[in-house]
Amino acid sequence: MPPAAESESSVGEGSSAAETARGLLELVRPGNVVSAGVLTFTGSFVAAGLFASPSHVLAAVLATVFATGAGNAVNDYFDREIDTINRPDRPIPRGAVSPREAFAFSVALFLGAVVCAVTLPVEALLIAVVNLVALVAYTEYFKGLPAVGNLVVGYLTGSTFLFGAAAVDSTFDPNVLVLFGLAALATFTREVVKDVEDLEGDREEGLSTLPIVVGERRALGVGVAAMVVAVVASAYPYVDGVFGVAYLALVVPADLVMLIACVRSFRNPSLAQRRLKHGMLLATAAFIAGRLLLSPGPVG
Ligand SMILES: CC(C)=CCC/C(C)=C/CC/C(C)=C/CC/C(C)=C/COC[C@H](O)COP(=O)(O)O
Ligand SMILES: CC(C)=CCC/C(C)=C/CC/C(C)=C/CC/C(C)=C/COP(=O)(O)OP(=O)(O)O
Ligand SMILES: [Mg+2]
Repeated sequence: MPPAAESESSVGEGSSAAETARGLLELVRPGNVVSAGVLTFTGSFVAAGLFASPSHVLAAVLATVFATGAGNAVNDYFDREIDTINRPDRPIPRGAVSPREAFAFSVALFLGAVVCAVTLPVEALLIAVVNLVALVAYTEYFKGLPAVGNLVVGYLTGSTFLFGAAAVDSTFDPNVLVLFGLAALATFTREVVKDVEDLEGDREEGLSTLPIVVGERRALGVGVAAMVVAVVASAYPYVDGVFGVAYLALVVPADLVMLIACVRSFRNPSLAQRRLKHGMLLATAAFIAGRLLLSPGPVG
């Protein structure tokens, strides 16, 4: 949906070039972009080791980087009204980037993702097509539905592992499927906590997010249940004899950080969702360490 009236879309165009550039960089959420690229690389690495199809791995990582940046930018474009309540400091509501600039930037990034994805094996291309459609549709069609938006973001985040594995023709590697599940469940939980954090703006906008429909405590209870499943499942790569003690040494603290954050989310969802992200990043390091220092036993 192209930008609306001239007056709205020109808001932010009075910013200096430096403010706009800083705003555009902030719009893509560079931390998420880098992390998502690392997840895709990790999927390739876990599935086929360090030197399998370098050009395909690079194209998959770049497609993920472009797609994640595009998804964040178009999300802020569609959320520009809600974010005047929930996130007034974000680039569009604070006027650093105009809605028109944000929309055009997201289109350019989506095109970059497509250019990279079309060079990949067909299964990876299929994942990219599904993800790009989901990213565009998320805010308009999924975000306002109870738990559906959270599941979509969980799938998208977990799918990076599948995407990386598909780039090296190993989409359904059992260990990659486990990482997909862990990332999807943990991200689902964090999205529920973020919905509790965003309750005021989401209610103003008439969204039916999970906490609005079932109440904050029940919604957080659903999030905790999903995280408990993920934490228990995170033992699988070690118990299965694929990842060694290096994995355990990092994933156990990561699990603890995330479980403690879940408990804290009932009192302080803002702090909890940030702590959940820290735990998830530590878990990503656990996956990489686990693959680097494989268990001396049989590789599953
Ligand atoms: C139990 C266990 C071991 C779980 C592991 C979970 C795991 C490795 C998750 C990966 C999380 C991660 C590093 C994601 C990359 C960044 C990304 C694309 C996140 C998607 O975030 C969407 C979110 O709504 C953006 O909000 P914000 O982070 O506040 O900007
Ligand atoms: C592998 C390929 C080709 C794509 C994957 C792309 C990835 C990793 C997507 C991860 C999830 C993501 C970046 C979603 C973008 C939309 C978004 C920011 C959802 C959450 O937005 P809101 O629910 O509005 O919450 P906030 O804006 O407050 O964060
Ligand atoms: Mg948003």
